[in-house]
Amino acid sequence: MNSVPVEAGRPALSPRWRLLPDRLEADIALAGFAQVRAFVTGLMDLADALDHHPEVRFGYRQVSVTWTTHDSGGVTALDWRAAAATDRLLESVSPS
Ligand SMILES: C[C@H](O)[C@H](O)[C@H]1CNC2=NC(N)=NC(=O)C2=N1
Repeated sequence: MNSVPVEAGRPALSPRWRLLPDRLEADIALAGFAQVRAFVTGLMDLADALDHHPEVRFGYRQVSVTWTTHDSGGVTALDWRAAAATDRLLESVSPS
């Protein structure tokens, strides 16, 4: 997996993130559906707080998250900020 390099002005992201030309994405395994529910619910709260919305796909024990800025057609600072906040949310739902 090509983990995302830390560059000036960008928050450090966990190695789970992949930087593609137009989006940041991560595939996350969780212990069970209770954790999936808590994580996805938290992502919704985060989206409301940032007025910035992820694309989320989830199943019984996994969640895929994509951050991109539709208004810009690519990755912006808001996506980096949202991905860093997603890492913090995940730590609260499923501490490593
Ligand atoms: C008006 C509102 O602020 C915009 O439509 C926001 C809403 N949420 C958004 N979410 C994402 N991912 N990209 C956007 O460009 C975006 N724009």
